[in-house]
Amino acid sequence: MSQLERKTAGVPTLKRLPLYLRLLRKMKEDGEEYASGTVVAKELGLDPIVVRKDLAITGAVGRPRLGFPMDEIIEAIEEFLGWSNTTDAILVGVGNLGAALLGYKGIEQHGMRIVAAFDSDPEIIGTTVNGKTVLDIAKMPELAKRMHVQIGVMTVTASVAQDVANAMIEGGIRAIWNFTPTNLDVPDHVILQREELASSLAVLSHRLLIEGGRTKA
Ligand SMILES: NC(=O)c1ccc[n+]([C@@H]2O[C@H](COP(=O)([O-])OP(=O)(O)OC[C@H]3O[C@@H](n4cnc5c(N)ncnc54)[C@H](O)[C@@H]3O)[C@@H](O)[C@H]2O)c1
Repeated sequence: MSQLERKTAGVPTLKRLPLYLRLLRKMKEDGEEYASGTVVAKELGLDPIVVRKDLAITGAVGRPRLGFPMDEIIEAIEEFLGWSNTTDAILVGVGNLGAALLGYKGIEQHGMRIVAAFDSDPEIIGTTVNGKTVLDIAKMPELAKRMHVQIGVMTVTASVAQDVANAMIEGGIRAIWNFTPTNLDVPDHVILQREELASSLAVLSHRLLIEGGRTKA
């Protein structure tokens, strides 16, 4: 699918698509050949109309009474999310969170491969963390440029995040997955995605307060 033909979707849809993908891959493993929006909706406790709209945006075409052929719908979602080819990423800041992300095997399944990890701490540089040798941050811009890496995962101490972002951009990084609480200032061509556990926790705590934890999402 070319960039021109590719449809875009709202953030709530984009966030639901990986949930569908996980379920559909599991159904395929269990030997299912077709998946219907109704079944997906029921399994995930979602509104069938929402699921049908989400799946339609991927361009997959369902068969009357059968639903979507499993391989076609899985491929359509992967293609839509840009997960059909893995994109190389670097990770900067191999502390608690960085090390955990390096050890998370699911990342590759979600279209991203961490090809190198960097830190500034001499005690960490040169060590192997979850199978990756940690490199000196000073080498990052040049290495990122040489390897044509597009994504930078930012798990450094908050106070250095802007400096590290500048170095990533110098290295040609076009998208930063920012786990730090720092508001980064980047040029327009750089895509920023902030990850914040506190935001999800806020939703959880507030719902618990209002709903008493009795109702389901
Ligand atoms: N998004 C979330 O929900 C979430 C959750 C936990 C932590 N965090 C944030 O993630 C970041 C990392 O947290 P942590 O608990 O892993 O901290 P940590 O102190 O264990 O790790 C930070 C790492 O960054 C390295 N570092 C510092 N300056 C650097 C530089 N200039 N270049 C390269 N590496 C450098 C440090 O040596 C250290 O290894 C923090 O900013 C924290 O606030 C976010």
